[in-house]
Amino acid sequence: MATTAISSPGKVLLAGGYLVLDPAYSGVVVSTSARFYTVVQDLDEATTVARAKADRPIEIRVRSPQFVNAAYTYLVSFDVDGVHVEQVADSASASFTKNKFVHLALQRTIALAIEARGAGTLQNRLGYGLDITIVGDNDFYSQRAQLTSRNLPPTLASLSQLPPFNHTGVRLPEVHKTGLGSSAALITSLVSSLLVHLGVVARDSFDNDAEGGTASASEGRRLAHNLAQYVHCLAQGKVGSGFDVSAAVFGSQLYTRFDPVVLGSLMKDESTNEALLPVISPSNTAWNYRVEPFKLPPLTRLMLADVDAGSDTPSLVGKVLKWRKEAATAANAHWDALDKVNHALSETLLKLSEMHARDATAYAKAVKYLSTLQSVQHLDQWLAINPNIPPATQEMIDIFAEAHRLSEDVRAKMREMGKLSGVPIEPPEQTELLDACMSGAGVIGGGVPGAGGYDAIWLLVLDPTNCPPQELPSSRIEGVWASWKGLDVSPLSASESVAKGVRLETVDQVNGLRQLLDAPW
Ligand SMILES: Nc1ncnc2c1ncn2[C@@H]1O[C@H](COP(=O)(O)OP(=O)(O)OP(=O)(O)O)[C@@H](O)[C@H]1O
Ligand SMILES: C[C@@](O)(CCOP(=O)(O)O)CC(=O)O
Repeated sequence: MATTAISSPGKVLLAGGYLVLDPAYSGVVVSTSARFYTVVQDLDEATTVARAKADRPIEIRVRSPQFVNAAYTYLVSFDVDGVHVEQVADSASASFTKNKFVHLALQRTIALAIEARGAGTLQNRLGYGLDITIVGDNDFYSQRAQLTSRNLPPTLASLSQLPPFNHTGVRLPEVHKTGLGSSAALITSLVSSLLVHLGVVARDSFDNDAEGGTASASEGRRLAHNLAQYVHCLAQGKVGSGFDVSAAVFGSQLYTRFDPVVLGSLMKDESTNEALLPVISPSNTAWNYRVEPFKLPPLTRLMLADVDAGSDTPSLVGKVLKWRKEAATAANAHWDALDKVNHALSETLLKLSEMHARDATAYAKAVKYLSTLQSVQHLDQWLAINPNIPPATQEMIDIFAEAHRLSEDVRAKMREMGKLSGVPIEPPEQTELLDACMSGAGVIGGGVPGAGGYDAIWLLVLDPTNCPPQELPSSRIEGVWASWKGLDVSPLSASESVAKGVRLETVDQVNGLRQLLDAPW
């Protein structure tokens, strides 16, 4: 009974919101330690024998055990037109709920697998069916209600007390998402696990960590990317920038979008019979997205908080793009200026990693020193030459100061864009919160991720070694969030993903996963 478990990370767009929709610009994307997991299992022998005896069709059962009423059953049939994946009522209930994302992922991946391996081989591989379990780390869904019901304050310590893959207590459409890109991570893990399980890509396709961007990525990883982008676009009914799927596949990166033309013919009709492989194949040069390596510097920690006010991202995007069209000259000048700062920020952060590689001791000293400054708000304090600081450490302090300045410049330009377009990209309530976080020791940068609004904030804080926990900059930030009155701020436990992008998992090494798999359907 073969099992395939695959995970893929969520995302945070630190810089490049809106701009990344245009291939002339790029986005700085960090993938998160919060991941989606898909486990595909062959049926056990007893079920296979029973289904064979009853001459049952191929049946794929999918469940999302964190939700009420989230089990879906599909029948798979083959004819001259290709493959049909049709949802049927679950045996336990007369009715069924639909999940377009899951349905299209199954349908399109099996269709592509037939093209790659032939209908006969695939039919054999599917046998009488598959069982699929999908779960997302707690950070993808707001845990406020769970914490309240346990009488726990919204802190990182409280979050660590919740069971892994905690039941949300609601149906999928009612869940409060946190903006980490649940649908992109879900589609990527589901599509990738099926590609591996059905033998379309090798199990070791996701071994190399794709740190060098697309150039060093395996063909299997690139195929999974193209297919996940296609399915995600189809399910969302539009071709977005795709940075979320790209982060789920390749990990943290500087992302430049692909031309939507590549998906043109396939986007017209959800149940198209058109051959997928010629379009989806990594050898199709129309896939012109660019993934350049990016990672956060050592001894820093990404902190994320969900802000319970919420914004309607599509309407923010609509208004900003309308402004860009109407005030093209001013808007384009603003986008160029913002893009320059976004690039400078990512380069400066990468330079810190280089500095660490060159001299880890001096780097650690710089981090320690900066963490002890009472306030890093004033650049002069960051830059003040202290005769006791060796020049190598001072040089690194200067680069941290530059990252701080650039991050503040990104914020200023995002606020300006908001003002010009009449959109609350960094609304005053968020400015107040971010300023309070930035004004204390050890914060390199911060802002509103992605499209901005009232949804969330990110901060990059120093994380020195050998420091008492209560003196860590992250502890101070937690204090600011816990006592904040203007907005309801709830921390997420995710930081940057150590592994790059989509990866193969061993079920027993993922805390809490075995228990969910062993639970009855
Ligand atoms: N655990 C899950 N199991 C099955 N499907 C899921 C799961 N989580 C999310 N989905 C699918 O993803 C859809 C949500 O996609 P949508 O594009 O609205 O969110 P999103 O933009 O990715 O949200 P966010 O970035 O806040 O996580 C759901 O309607 C559902 O079809
Ligand atoms: C505004 C936009 O550039 C970013 C939206 O990001 P987020 O979902 O708010 O993280 C849209 C997109 O890139 O799809």
